[in-house]
Amino acid sequence: MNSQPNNHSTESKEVGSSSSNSSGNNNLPQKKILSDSKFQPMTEPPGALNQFGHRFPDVFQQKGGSYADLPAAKISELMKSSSLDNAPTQSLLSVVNGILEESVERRNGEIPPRVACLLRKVVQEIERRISTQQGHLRTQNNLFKTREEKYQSRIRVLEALASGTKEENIIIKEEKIAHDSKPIEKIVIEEKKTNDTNHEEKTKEDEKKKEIDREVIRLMKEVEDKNMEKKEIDKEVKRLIKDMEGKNAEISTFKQELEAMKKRYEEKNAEISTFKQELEAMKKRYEEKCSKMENMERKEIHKEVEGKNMKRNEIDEEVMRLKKEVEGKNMEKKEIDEEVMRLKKEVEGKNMEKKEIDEEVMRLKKEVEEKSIEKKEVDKVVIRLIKELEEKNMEISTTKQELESTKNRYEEQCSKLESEVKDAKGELKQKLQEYEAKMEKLRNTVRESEAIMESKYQKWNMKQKIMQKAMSFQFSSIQKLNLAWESIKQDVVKERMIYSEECNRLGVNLKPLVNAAENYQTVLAENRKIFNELQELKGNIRVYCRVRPFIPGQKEKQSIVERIGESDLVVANPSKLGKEALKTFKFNKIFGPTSTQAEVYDDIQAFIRSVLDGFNVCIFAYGQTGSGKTYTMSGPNNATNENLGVNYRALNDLFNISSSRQSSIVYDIGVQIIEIYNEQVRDLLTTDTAIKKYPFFNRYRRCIMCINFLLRIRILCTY
Ligand SMILES: Nc1ncnc2c1ncn2[C@@H]1O[C@H](COP(=O)(O)OP(=O)(O)OP(=O)(O)O)[C@@H](O)[C@H]1O
Repeated sequence: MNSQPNNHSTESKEVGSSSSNSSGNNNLPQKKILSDSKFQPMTEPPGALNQFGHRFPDVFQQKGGSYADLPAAKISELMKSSSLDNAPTQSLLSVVNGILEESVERRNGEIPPRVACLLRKVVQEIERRISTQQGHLRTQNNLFKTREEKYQSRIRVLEALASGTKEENIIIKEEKIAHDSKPIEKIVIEEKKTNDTNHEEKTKEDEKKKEIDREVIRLMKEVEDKNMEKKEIDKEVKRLIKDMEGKNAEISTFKQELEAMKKRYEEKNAEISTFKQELEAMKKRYEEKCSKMENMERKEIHKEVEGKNMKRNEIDEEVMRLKKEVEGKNMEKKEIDEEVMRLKKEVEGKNMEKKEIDEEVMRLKKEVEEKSIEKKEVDKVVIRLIKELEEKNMEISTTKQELESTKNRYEEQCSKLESEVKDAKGELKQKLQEYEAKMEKLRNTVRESEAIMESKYQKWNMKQKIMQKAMSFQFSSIQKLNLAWESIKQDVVKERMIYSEECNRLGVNLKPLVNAAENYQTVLAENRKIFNELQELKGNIRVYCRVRPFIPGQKEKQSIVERIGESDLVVANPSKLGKEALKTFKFNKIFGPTSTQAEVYDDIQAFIRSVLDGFNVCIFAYGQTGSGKTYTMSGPNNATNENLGVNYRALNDLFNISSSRQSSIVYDIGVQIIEIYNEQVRDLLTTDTAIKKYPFFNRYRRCIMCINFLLRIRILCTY
């Protein structure tokens, strides 16, 4: 305690002497003074290191102790204001000392110009620092003087107070005599100083406390504002939830209406399907009756039935029309079903959106709750801080004597609290910003969802109107259909009555016909038998002669045929004369050059019918080359209906008769075509060349009558 004022007094003196002895005569006292000086840190640079990381004189010392040997660059670098500013005063003094010593000891008082410049600069820097130091000391002295005057005035007051008793005055005088005036001043200054510092510390603490209180009040206000905002947000969320519930209620009512409409529509569909089933059953019954009627092969019945068929066709057409209408209705129903499904999907999508919004609202609620929890925590922290502050205040009030230590701890705690408060403030600000951003986002989403819901609601209204229109149209069409169905039903009932009456009448009329039909087969068999007997009577083997006309382009148009009769032919032999030249040939029938293919076949046609009654028939043409065998049997190339040959006509007749008898007999018609040439049988239908030819006679020179290895092709028509 006592050493400090002594240092102050000596310091001012020594500094004064050092400035007067700036020529550098006494280095050691300067070092001591500067190192002990209280004001040294004010003038000394904070770094005390040059830009090379060394202390200022170390640069010189590393270079072998000669300033004259220093390079110009280094000296210019040292002379820079930054280097000089950064160099400690002690180093500068040592540099000055070193240069002067070097010049005196080594160079006989001579200083190189570069080093002289450096010396000048260093001395100027030292002078500058001393002058600033002097200024500081002057101000300090002034302060001390003012304080001394104050203390002296106080002392005078104290002396006046203390002058009550002589003894005390004597003691004071003695004490005054015993003690130097300076120690008294020192004590007074110390007391005043401690009082001043305590007062300053108190004011500082009060200010800090007030600041903390203000900060706490401000935080409390912010928290209250946040609570208000939170309440408003809660209200907004509740309002949105209510709106959503209202929308949901509307959607559910609309869905119920849709379900009811769908049910009504399904009921109508069920009615239509039952009607359809009844129609189908009636149609089946009608078709069964018709098929029964069709089975009767009587033309008269057919005629009568045709009328019925006409009516039936009309009914069928009506049924088809109704079916089409029903199909149309079904299509419309499907479309409506699809629309309903689509609407359902949309409702599901809306529900999903609603769920998402609900989830968002729940998430935001959770966030709000979290924020409130955080806020509570912050409140707790603030309360804790307030409590700590109060405790600290208590401690400050109780521990005034240990002010220094408490002050340090208090300052540390204050700084900690400040940092915590700052952090909390920053966090609060950040949270507030985040919260505001989220709120803004939520508001935007709510606005968007409201807009979407509004548009969807309008769309739903439009769709509802369309659906109502469609449903009303459907109802009207169903009513029309019902009316049509009723009228058709009445018509069908009437028709059924008429039909049953006619069926009864037909049954009465059919009885003799049924009896006749029962005898039909026996009559038919008898007829066949009589027909074939007639053919036999006509002759089983018949020989016809056909005289072909001259072929166009044939040169000599001379014929040996003298006369062509009904059944005899006179041929003239040109080698003989008179009656011997003429020779008469008899045939079953003779066809002249003008005879047609149809006339030739007319006589053969009866045999073809016998084939289908189970008789074997053989028709073959015989004659010399070019006599017209192929023409008669097959017809010319590219034959028309007029000049078709016997084979084609016979096959056509076979097909006609078989089709007319198909209800009772099914015929299988096939062809085999062979050529017999040079006692060789050739299959003209087969494409297999290996088995193309067969011998006509067996090894016993007997004709092979049954050629069962030939290829047989089943045919259904001739074209
Ligand atoms: N009734 C007819 N009317 C018109 N032309 C006929 C008649 N008969 C045959 N011809 C013609 O006479 C020619 C010879 O007839 P076709 O080929 O039928 O004789 P072919 O007896 O079958 O001869 P081949 O034994 O050589 O086969 C053919 O050009 C044919 O058109």
